[in-house]
Amino acid sequence: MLQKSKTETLDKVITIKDVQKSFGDYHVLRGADLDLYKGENLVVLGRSGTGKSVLIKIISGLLTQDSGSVKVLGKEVNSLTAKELLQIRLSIGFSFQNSALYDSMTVRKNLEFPLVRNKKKLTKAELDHEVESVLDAVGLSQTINQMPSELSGGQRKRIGIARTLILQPEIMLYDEPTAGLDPITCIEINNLINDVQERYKTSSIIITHDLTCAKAVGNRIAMLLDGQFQRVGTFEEVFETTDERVTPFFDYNFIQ
Ligand SMILES: Nc1ncnc2c1ncn2[C@@H]1O[C@H](COP(=O)(O)OP(=O)(O)OP(=O)(O)O)[C@@H](O)[C@H]1O
Repeated sequence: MLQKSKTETLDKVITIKDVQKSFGDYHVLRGADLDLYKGENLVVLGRSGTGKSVLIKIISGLLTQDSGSVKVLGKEVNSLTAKELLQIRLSIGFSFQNSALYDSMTVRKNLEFPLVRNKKKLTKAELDHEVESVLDAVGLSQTINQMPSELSGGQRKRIGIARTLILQPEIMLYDEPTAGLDPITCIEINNLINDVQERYKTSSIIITHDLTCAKAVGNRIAMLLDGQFQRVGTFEEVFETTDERVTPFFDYNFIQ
């Protein structure tokens, strides 16, 4: 696993500087600073409604910040043309809780779909190769001809991640990857997130409320408190505090 000290010499793939975002009188982001380094898994923690999804939407150009700078792969997101924005979005893989599979398609067809839509010139043999390779990466080669309804929740989650990975994104954004899964399946998903980092060399932001997941996958943890990333560091560094905005997360997850 990447050590924190090593990140300081790595390239930054996302740079967020002094970002402010309000909705009416509600100031969600109040000068948020955050870097995602090349190759790292960065876990973002924060209470419900603190602005984690808003931040992801700003990174992907779905929302615009009121002030501050957001650079993805060296480019200022809010000054991109529509075509450039599309290009950047193709470099980002979104693994969202609600990114459901198409129920009427087999696993193979579900995985072919983004390829056919985005890389139109692939031959049948190339398509087969890409699908088989990504299924192997998520450990579900045997499900290729199954329908989503025949898969377990954990398997569906893995196929959803495979469908994102098939476009070989440089950056992965995981939104609550273990939500609603049993503890053993959670461990499998955590292992998969680490395997993806290793095999695809992705740089990832993982939003989660699950501290076991955060500890298992995060090279660094960033906690959003009152609109800013006030605690950033290794898991131990972030939770070595008596700050009452932070300790309940730990106490709840690890039942001291
Ligand atoms: N388009 C919008 N218009 C108005 N308010 C919004 C909009 N998008 C988000 N908000 C508000 O911004 C705040 C932050 O929302 P956000 O969805 O980012 O929270 P979150 O940290 O992702 O929460 P959760 O952990 O529950 O997913 C909320 O109070 C939400 O109501």
